[in-house]
Amino acid sequence: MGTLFDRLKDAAAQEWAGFTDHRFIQQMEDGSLPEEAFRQYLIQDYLFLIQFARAYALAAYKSRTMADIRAAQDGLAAIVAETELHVRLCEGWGISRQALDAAPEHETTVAYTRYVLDAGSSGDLLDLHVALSPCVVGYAEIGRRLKPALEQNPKHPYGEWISEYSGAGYLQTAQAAVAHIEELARRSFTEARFEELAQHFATATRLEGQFWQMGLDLGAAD
Ligand SMILES: Cc1ncc(CO)c(N)n1
Repeated sequence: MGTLFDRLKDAAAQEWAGFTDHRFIQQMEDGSLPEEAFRQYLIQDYLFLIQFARAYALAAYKSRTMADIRAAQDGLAAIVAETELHVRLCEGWGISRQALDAAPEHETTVAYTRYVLDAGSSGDLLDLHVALSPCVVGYAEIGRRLKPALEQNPKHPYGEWISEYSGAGYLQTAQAAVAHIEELARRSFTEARFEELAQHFATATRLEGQFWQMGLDLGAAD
């Protein structure tokens, strides 16, 4: 029997492909993604990260050991550091930090983030970290896929983004997230929990795909 994470990913294979091989990613890879789609995505992603930071804070609150608190702290720190990319790129377009904080959340952003927060509020740490995991693990996978495109073209239009998610630091955050899920599983996973955990994982993964689609749709509007 594989690790819990591998089982969850296998059970959501279709959703996983819809997320990591979305048209948004294909267009980012070949550089054909309209800049407006990327910009709209990035603004929503900043708002998304605010809510995901709250989710890692919830993980700290739900922890009973220092090791779990430290894992939550590391996740929270990684999210806060990630927003610097968003702030920097948006400043380049003349969008200030204040404007970012005041931007309205799209319903797709609301759906995904509040789903994860609710899975965590109503469940335990394993529920919460499983619902959080497609985010960090998926982006590390996407980063690895897009890395060659940046190596071939150092002036790639989405080079800074690719660099962030293909970097060693991000990969390490993703590996730590998987290792932490396995540790939580050793403590509290039972086979009776699998279906519910698989639901959380598949739903979060499907909402990741919808997040890319939101970027394409907003970038194509009027
Ligand atoms: C929607 C989304 N998923 C995952 C990540 C990775 O942290 C992100 N920044 N945004």
